[in-house]
Amino acid sequence: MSKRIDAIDLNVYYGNFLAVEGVNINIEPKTVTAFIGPSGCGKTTFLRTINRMHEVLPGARAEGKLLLDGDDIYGPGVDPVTVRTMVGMVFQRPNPFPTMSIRDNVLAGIKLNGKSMSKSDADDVVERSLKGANLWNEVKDRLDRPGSGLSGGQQQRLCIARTIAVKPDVILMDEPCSALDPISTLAVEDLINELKDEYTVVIVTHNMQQAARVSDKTAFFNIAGTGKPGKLIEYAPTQEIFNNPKEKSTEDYVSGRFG
Ligand SMILES: Nc1ncnc2c1ncn2[C@@H]1O[C@H](COP(=O)(O)OP(=O)(O)OP(=O)(O)O)[C@@H](O)[C@H]1O
Repeated sequence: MSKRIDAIDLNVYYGNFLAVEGVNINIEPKTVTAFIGPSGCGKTTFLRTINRMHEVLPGARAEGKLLLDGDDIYGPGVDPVTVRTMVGMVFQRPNPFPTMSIRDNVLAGIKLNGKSMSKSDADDVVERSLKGANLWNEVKDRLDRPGSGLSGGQQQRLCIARTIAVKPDVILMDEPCSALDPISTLAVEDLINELKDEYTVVIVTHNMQQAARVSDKTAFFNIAGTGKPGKLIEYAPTQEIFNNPKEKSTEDYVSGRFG
């Protein structure tokens, strides 16, 4: 089930350093949102607060509210591990477990969550997840071979299958195509378009064409200078951000005048 994301006055710190300040954003379910902006403006930092992944770094913390369908993921008693099953993450470099079979890679997240299931249920999950990641036809005859034997693009789709397998509500992607060749990139972009039928998708990308191709809405983040916090400057339908932005800095960035 796809969920709505609302950030309210969200600040993110690394120790005493305020990296991202005052983010307010409302992301609708079943949409793809792209985060764009110059290096260091806090795109990845903010993305990681949506599933509390920043907390794995000592000293990193968030203030404010982050609601998933109205429930604060920073509320008292909320377990970050539970949050991460609702909000999956796909990273820049495909990171399948190299010696594990394709099948076991898909099931890895479920097993980590301590769930046991029958062989036929596991087979169903593997097939559903690989089909959902547009990878089934390419791997169905070699499910017991290691994940590392796949191409980079296939490995990234395997990681997406692993994310889908736990039935998240939201999928976060941090530059998921930056390590891929153009053909694999197109395959992952096609997949992102399909994923929004079931999930809320948020993607960090440096590639403006990619943001324009895959996203419904785009959030432009910016930074006033080194040591200053990153801020969300403008969030609007992608067409508007690229063709008719309200803020001068958005226009300068999307037209390639800085960054
Ligand atoms: N682990 C960390 N410890 C301390 N500061 C960090 C850490 N990670 C990021 N930062 C700082 O937080 C700020 C935001 O970084 P972040 O990586 O979120 O930006 P970004 O917009 O994703 O950049 P890029 O486009 O280069 O990936 C930067 O000033 C960065 O140096």
